[in-house]
Amino acid sequence: MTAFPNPLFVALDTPDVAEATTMAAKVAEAAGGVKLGLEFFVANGPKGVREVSKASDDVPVFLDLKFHDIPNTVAGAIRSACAARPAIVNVHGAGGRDMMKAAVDASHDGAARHLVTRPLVLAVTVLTSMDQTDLSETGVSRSVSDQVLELALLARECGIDGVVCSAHEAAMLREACGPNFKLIVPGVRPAWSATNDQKRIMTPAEALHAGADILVVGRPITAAVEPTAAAHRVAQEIRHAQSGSL
Ligand SMILES: O=C(O)c1cc(=O)[nH]c(=O)n1[C@@H]1O[C@H](COP(=O)(O)O)[C@@H](O)[C@H]1O
Repeated sequence: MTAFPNPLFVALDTPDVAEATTMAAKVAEAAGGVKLGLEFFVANGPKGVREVSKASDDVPVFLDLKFHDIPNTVAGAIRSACAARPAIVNVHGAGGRDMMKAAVDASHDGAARHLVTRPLVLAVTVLTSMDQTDLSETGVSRSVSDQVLELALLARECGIDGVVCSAHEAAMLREACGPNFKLIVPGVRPAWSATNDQKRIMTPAEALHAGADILVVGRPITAAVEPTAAAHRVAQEIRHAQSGSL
């Protein structure tokens, strides 16, 4: 399975290839990868993704398109996404068993068809922008952590490589899903940054201690006055947490 020695992935949420490429270069030394999502992909497609990655020495890309559709459609989308050579792709766990199994199968097909390494397929559990009230309003009456656990266990049964969750659920999932199940954690906020629209947040050090494999950090770095300095500051916090000095 692909290993990510540097767990910091910087979210480049922009519709602009030049801006994404410039930001990727600014954070290249500090980050282990970048995340490109819907705002970027809808504007630029797989070619734009390749452009950004190639400009930064084939930096690993988490292609965050959060597919949620019937199994056949999601499978086709995953096969097509492989053309962009992502290291990681994702689907919504709430899409269910058949959809998640189809996504995993399609990641093998797509990788073979495009002659690329198979991307890890992750399942999004409960978005980090949602709290208990938001979840209840969607008709789910169980607690956020119970819902995250249920979806993660289902995802693991389907052969999914890991989940996107908040750091608040990371320790529970590490215990329930074992050491090889990837835990990708957005909603990471250093003590010095703004919360924005995120609700279930933790600092980089707290998230790593809770068991996160990858930390997705966007605006605290990309909206900083000095993005390079901000990325290095987060990377330093990560190194301190990894060495046990934080
Ligand atoms: O799948 C994701 O990456 C994701 C899942 C989730 O639950 N919460 C979440 O914030 N994200 C993404 O992670 C990034 C977080 O960005 P910042 O809030 O700017 O750090 C955004 O690009 C979101 O789309």
